[in-house]
Amino acid sequence: MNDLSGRLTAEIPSLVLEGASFLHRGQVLLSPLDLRLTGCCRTLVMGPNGAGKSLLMRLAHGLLTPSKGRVHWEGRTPRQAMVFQRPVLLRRSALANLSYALAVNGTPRRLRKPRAREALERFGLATLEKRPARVLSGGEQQRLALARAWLLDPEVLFLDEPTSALDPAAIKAVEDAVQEFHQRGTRIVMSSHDLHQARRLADDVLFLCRGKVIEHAPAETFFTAPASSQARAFIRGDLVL
Ligand SMILES: Nc1ncnc2c1ncn2[C@@H]1O[C@H](COP(=O)(O)OP(=O)(O)OP(=O)(O)O)[C@@H](O)[C@H]1O
Repeated sequence: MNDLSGRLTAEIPSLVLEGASFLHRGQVLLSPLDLRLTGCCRTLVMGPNGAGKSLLMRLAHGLLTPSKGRVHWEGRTPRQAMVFQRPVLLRRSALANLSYALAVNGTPRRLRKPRAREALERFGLATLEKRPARVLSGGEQQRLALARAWLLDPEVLFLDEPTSALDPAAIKAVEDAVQEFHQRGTRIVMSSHDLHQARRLADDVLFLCRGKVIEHAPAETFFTAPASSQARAFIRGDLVL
C-alpha cells in the first residue's frame, strides 16, 4: 500500500514488545506486555493518570530499557522522533533550535536555514524565528517541537501527552500537525487521556490501567464496544483509579 508521501506503508518496520515489563525497586510499574504495532496507523495510548502511558512510550522509543523481555523493531530500526508534554528546547532562538537539529542530522550547512525557515512557516512560526525558544508560549513551543520533528522526517513519531497543557486553539494546531505527519506517511503513537481527541485521531487504541494493557482494539470497537469494565468506566467518564 502507498501512502500520500509515496512512502510504502509496508516499509515502516513493526514495533514488537515481547514480555516487556518495567520494574522500579522491585515494584512492577509496567506488567509483562506482548504487543505488535504495525502499519502506518495512528495508535492512541489511553488510560488514567499513572496508568503507565509514558513508561510504555519511553520503552517503545528506546529511552528506557525493559527490566525483562524485549522491545525491538522488525527488520531495521526506523527513523524516529518524540514530542513530549513539555518540549525540550535549547536556550537559542526558534530558528537556531531547528538549524541545530538539522546539523546533528548531517544536513549541509547551506541547506539548514532555508529548511528551518520552511518548517517555521509550515507551523505558523515564521514571525518568531529570532525569539528565544524558551520564552515562546506553551502552544508555540509545542509547534516548534513538531517543526523540529518534521525536519527529521520520522517514519515513526511518538507524542507523549503533547496537548495536555494547551488551550483549544493550540490543541487544534497540534492535532492538525499530527494529521499532516500521518498524511506524509509517518506512523503515529500518541498518548492522551482526552477521549474526544482519541475519537478524532485514533485508528486503534491501546488502553492501560495500573501498568497493564487492558485492551488493544480498533478505535471504533474500543469506543462502541469496549471489552473491559475499566474501559467502559473510562469512556463513561467515571473515575478510574
Ligand atoms: N523512572 C521512574 N521511576 C520510578 N517510577 C516511575 C518512573 N517513571 C514512572 N514511574 C511511575 O510509574 C507509574 C506510571 O507512570 P507514567 O508516567 O507512565 O503514567 P502515565 O499513564 O503517563 O500518567 P499521566 O497521565 O499522569 O502522565 C507512576 O506511578 C509513576 O510514578
